[in-house]
Amino acid sequence: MLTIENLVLQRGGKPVLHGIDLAVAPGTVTALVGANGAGKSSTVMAVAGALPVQSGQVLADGLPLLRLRPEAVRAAGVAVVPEGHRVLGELSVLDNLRVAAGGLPATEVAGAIDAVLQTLPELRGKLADPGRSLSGGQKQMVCVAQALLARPRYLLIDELSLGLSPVVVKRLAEIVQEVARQGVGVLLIEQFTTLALSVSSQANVLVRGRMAWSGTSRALLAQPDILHSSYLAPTA
Ligand SMILES: Nc1ncnc2c1ncn2[C@@H]1O[C@H](COP(=O)(O)OP(=O)(O)OP(=O)(O)O)[C@@H](O)[C@H]1O
Repeated sequence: MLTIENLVLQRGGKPVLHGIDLAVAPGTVTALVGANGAGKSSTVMAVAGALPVQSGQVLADGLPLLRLRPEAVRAAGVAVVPEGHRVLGELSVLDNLRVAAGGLPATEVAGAIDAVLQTLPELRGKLADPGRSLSGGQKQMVCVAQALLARPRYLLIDELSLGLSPVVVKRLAEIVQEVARQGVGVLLIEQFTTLALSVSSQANVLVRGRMAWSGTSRALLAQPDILHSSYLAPTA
């Protein structure tokens, strides 16, 4: 399990997370939903080693992650797809993937890229294209591929669907579910709650830095008042 326990975080001297708990099981998709500014991205950045925390614990299969550098968190099996689907625009898609595979032994790079392309086959025809020529959805696929090249046991995706068309989002949702079927524990951070709850089995609602609700996604879908009271319409 990836577990977050009583995580307290300040940014710019202001409290952002007030002691949150969260668990992600291997082979499942867990949703973290919440309104703008609730603290979703801050949670991801804290787990990834990109933000210092005040107190709490993050464990990946029992291994403490807090205060590790981002590279060490990645080496410990936790990869992140950051918000904004950014790729290196001047590099080809293949070179974007090679950069992400930099931590692997040279003899394993080609095989690792090929394995990832089996999950994201639409990138095969784009390998020679420069990153800047891709659509937003294709860039997001490259970002997912880059994270998978670390062969993570846990994958944190910050805003999978932001700014992307419904057709692309549907395909990305299938990819996320396929990644979970392969055994990876996925934490899906979304403002688009309908998507998050349709692909996840567990859900967590963050409201102004506090975990307001945790349970099954099915139970949350059956209680739209919880989302409304968290300033989230279920169809938003
Ligand atoms: N660089 C920063 N310095 C100081 N405070 C910040 C910084 N970035 C975000 N915050 C604050 O931290 C709080 C949580 O922001 P965060 O980005 O984690 O929320 P979020 O739920 O991911 O929202 P969004 O979906 O809008 O990104 C907000 O009050 C925000 O103003």
